[in-house]
Amino acid sequence: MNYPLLNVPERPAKPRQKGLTMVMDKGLSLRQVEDFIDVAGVHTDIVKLGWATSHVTPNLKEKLALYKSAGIPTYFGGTLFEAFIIRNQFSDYQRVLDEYGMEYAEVSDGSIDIEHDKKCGFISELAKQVTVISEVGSKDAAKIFAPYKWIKLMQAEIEAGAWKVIAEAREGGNVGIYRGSGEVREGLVDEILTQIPEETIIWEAPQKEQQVWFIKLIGSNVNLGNIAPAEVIPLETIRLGLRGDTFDYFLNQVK
Ligand SMILES: C=C(OP(=O)(O)O)C(=O)O
Ligand SMILES: O=S([O-])[O-]
Repeated sequence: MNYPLLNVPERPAKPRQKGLTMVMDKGLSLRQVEDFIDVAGVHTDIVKLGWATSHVTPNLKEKLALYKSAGIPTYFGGTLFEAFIIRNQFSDYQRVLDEYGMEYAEVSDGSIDIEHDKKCGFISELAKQVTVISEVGSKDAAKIFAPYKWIKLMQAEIEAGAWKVIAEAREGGNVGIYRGSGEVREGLVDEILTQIPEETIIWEAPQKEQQVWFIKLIGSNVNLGNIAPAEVIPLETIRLGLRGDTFDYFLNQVK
């Protein structure tokens, strides 16, 4: 922090288990990655190369090396995993992870149907190789499931070896835990939180109102994902109660 300011919520030092900011890189150039690291690296815990963008991104190894040298872990979007699975290429996917020196991988079923036991099998298998982040929720807005089902799926995936589970929202923040309008399915989130430890979940929250909602519900150190690179610094100020959206909320807490 650049100057002393009293009563600012505490943020744990990186690497941390709570208060994670997961950023979505959907095609930054090497130079943009360098600039991003300069300005936002200190506030970024992990970077996802969105969906299967890593398949068509030039200079992929150099890009991964830039993040690595800044101490920021990376992983490929779950859609890439699904693209390999639907083609029966799971072992090819494992080789790709090795070849690119990946330390994390996402297992999701947002675009395809995978029997849940099978999905959990992929999680356990990959957990022998990398740290697994699993994702619950469909990218199809018509596929809505009840809170008890979200809880059951999340519990099974954590048991299978997932380090964190992501609650799906896409880049737009308009499916999964949100309604089409982007409004949070509040009852769903409340119910999930009665059963799943909050630090185990990464909530995809690409829109500012969604970030604010989760920070007010859970606190500064909620795990948030699908944050756009240019929104990392603004998000950090919202976490700290230093933007209008959470200013009063934190004043009330420190009184
Ligand atoms: C974020 C997306 O996908 P993934 O989770 O695979 O990166 C998306 O399709 O908007
Ligand atoms: O579960 S809710 O509030 O849509």
